[in-house]
Amino acid sequence: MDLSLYERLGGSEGITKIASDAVDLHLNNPAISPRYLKSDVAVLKKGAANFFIMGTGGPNVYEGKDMLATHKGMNISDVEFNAVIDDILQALEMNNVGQKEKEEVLFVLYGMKKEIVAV
Ligand code: HEM
Repeated sequence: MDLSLYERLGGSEGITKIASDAVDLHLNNPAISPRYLKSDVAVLKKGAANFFIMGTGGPNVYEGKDMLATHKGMNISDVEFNAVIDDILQALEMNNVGQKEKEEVLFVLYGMKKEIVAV
C-alpha cells in the first residue's frame, strides 16, 4: 500500500517541524507579517500543525474553524495568499521534502484559495 502524505512528510513530528518553520517564515515575511501581530505564536504553530496533520491523512487532531470561517472578513489579497504559499514551500524545502510531496501539498493549498482570498 502507498504511504499517506502524512507518513511521507514524517508523521506528526515531521509536520510539527514544517509548520513551525512556515510560521517563523510568515513572521519574517513583510508581505504578511502584519497580519500576525496579535497572534500567540505557540497557538498559531499548534493550529497550523494540527490542520496539516489532519489534511494530509493523519489523525483528526484539528479543533479549529474551517478555512472560510477562519479567514472571513480579513480581506486577504492574492499577493498575501501567494506569500503564504511561498513560505510553506520554503519550509518544505528546509525540511528536505521531496518534489512529489511538495507538488501534492501545493495542489491542496491552492485549492483552498476560494475559501481564503477576499472572503
Ligand atoms: C492555503 C493557505 C492558508 C492556510 C492553509 C491557512 C490556514 C490557517 C489555519 C489552520 C489557521 C489557524 C486556525 C485555528 O487554529 O483555529 C489560520 C489562521 C490565520 N490565518 Fe491562515 N491560512 C492560509 C492563508 C492565509 C493568508 C494568505 C493569510 C493572510 C496573510 C492568513 C492569515 C491568517 C490569520 C491572521 C490567522 C489567525 C491567526 C490567529 O488567530 O492568531 N492565512 N490559517
